[in-house]
Amino acid sequence: MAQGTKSGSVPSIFIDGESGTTGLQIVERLQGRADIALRSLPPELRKDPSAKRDIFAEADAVVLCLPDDAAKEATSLAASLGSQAPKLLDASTAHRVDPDWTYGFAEMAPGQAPAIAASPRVSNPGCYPTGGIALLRPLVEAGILPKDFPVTVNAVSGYSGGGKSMIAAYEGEGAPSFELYGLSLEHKHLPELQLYSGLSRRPIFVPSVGDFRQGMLVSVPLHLDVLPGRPAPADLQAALEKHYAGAEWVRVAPAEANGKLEPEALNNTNGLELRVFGNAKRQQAVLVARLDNLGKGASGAAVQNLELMLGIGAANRMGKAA
Ligand SMILES: NC(=O)C1=CN([C@@H]2O[C@H](COP(=O)(O)OP(=O)(O)OC[C@H]3O[C@@H](n4cnc5c(N)ncnc54)[C@H](OP(=O)(O)O)[C@@H]3O)[C@@H](O)[C@H]2O)C=CC1
Ligand SMILES: CC(=O)N[C@@H](CCC(=O)OP(=O)(O)O)C(=O)O
Repeated sequence: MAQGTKSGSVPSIFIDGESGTTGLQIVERLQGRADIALRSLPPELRKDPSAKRDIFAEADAVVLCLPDDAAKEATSLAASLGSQAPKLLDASTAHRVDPDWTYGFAEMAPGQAPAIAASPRVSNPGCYPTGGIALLRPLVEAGILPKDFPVTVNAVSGYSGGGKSMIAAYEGEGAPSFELYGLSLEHKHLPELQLYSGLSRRPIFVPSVGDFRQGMLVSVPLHLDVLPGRPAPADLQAALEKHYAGAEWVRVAPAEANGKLEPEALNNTNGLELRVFGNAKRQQAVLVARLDNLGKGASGAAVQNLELMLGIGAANRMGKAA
């Protein structure tokens, strides 16, 4: 049963930025559902403040799929509606470490799904932090990884991660087939990656983009012999398995025997797979997360959060298997 709606028997949702990469994917995932009413603005009015104000006032929830500045403006617009303000789910980077917002990673900690369900303002995690936090936080919480450990996170994304402009560049002429970036070590995902992983020392983050549309791998190399108690790869695997036991969309999988992993296997799903590739003899391990940057890294997580916020669909599962 849906929570109280402003009008109608099912909650209404408006996606601000519905024609962008993330917005379109959320529309696709929600279209045809009988337990929500999806609202839309005519294309010529999608940036019109007055039209937006009217549709915000009618909606039970608004998903912001906008650049950061536009997401902040939309948040002010919602706030100006007072008691008629819709619940907000922000897919941008604008509010992810803002204490007034709830971080929308339901499986991150036992209380997170209920916190999302109760919150009027939820920020959808970045695609890379989804993988990095999923790997690191359980190990920090288990005391395997000290908070101040010098962590490095490497990652590769499909080019849809850069939105409409990067898609146009990669599907046009002259784009590189692979590129490291973020080498100024100031990538916009670092604050949320550090905060929600529970690290006191800023990690080094080296993202890259390849000539494939969507899909992502996030990896963390670790020297096990300098960790307290010198854990074996199996200890890391056990800590991850314990944390995600029963989770519906997060799976701790066995490492591939051939020592290889490709990034596209979870495309168009809300799945997140975690693996520990280890060499006990060398006392080394590489943790790897695989996800769809547009799925669990964006639109899949957005739908999961909306269900929690509106009390619909799989909401009662609270991030765990039914
Ligand atoms: N792509 C990805 O993998 C992920 C993206 N995100 C985040 O989601 C947000 C959207 O990204 P993405 O979908 O990739 O970006 P896109 O560039 O593909 O889409 C952004 C959309 O927002 C529209 N827009 C811009 N300003 C306004 C406004 N004031 N009012 C209404 N619409 C507006 C744009 O229209 P126009 O082009 O006409 O300006 C465009 O359609 C960003 O904050 C991004 O960081 C989050 C997770 C993953
Ligand atoms: C390949 C690529 O350019 N990726 C984007 C991140 C995509 C994403 O998830 O960004 P937000 O969720 O924070 O908007 C980047 O590195 O800026």
